[in-house]
Amino acid sequence: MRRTLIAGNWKMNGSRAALAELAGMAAAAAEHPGVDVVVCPPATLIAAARDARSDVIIGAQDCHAAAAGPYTGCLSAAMLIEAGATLSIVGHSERRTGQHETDAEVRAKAIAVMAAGMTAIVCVGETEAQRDAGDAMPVVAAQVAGSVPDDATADRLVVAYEPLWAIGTGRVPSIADVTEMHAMIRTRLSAKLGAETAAAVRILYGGSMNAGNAAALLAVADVDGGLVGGASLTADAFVPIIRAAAALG
Ligand SMILES: O=C[C@H](O)COP(=O)(O)O
Repeated sequence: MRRTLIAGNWKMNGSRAALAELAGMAAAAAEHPGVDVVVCPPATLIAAARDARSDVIIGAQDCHAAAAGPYTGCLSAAMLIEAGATLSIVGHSERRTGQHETDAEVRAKAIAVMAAGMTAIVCVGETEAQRDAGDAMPVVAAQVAGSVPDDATADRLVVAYEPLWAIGTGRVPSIADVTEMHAMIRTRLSAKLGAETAAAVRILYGGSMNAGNAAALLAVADVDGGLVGGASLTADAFVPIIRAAAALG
């Protein structure tokens, strides 16, 4: 019922030359039509990525909540759509931390993304200190409550659980912890959006997903895909994750 979604977030990496990697990713996407393959390059590459490949879904890494105005350096949903994006990540922990984005701001961004007709990937996740203190579940529950728009629909919303301590570190939570967290997120989505919508929303795992651990992570009941950073930069690293997702059906 929920199509698996494997999204690559290139973060502040990549160049026009890096777009050559899309060829291998697109071939894997074509080979495995049951998997939605997304690449979110830096905004400067969205249009070129769109022109290079029509078989990979191109997304943005952030979107401003306003339609236009005095927001130097920011991009609106309409601008991202014009460039070729059909979805946008919002509330990535690197923006929550680096740009001090709050749940309210993330929610406003998600609303703007959805209103423009794109899909929002809303990111949530706890710090290592919060997990060590036993607060991972309430922290993430509060982020879901505060960041997900109340009227989100399953075709416009994806949630990504990314424990901050797993991002770029090579560390991943235990399968039991991922299972517990994703189930909790779906329960919270059900309370907010209703059971039917919540059952259809895709919840991605992110944080050091790679060819070696993807199959185990993607096999978790409420893990509907991955948000992949470092391992999405090359086809050699990303394609095995797409294949692992496809193998799980
Ligand atoms: O957006 C992607 C996540 O932050 C995961 O990054 P990573 O796969 O490099 O740990």
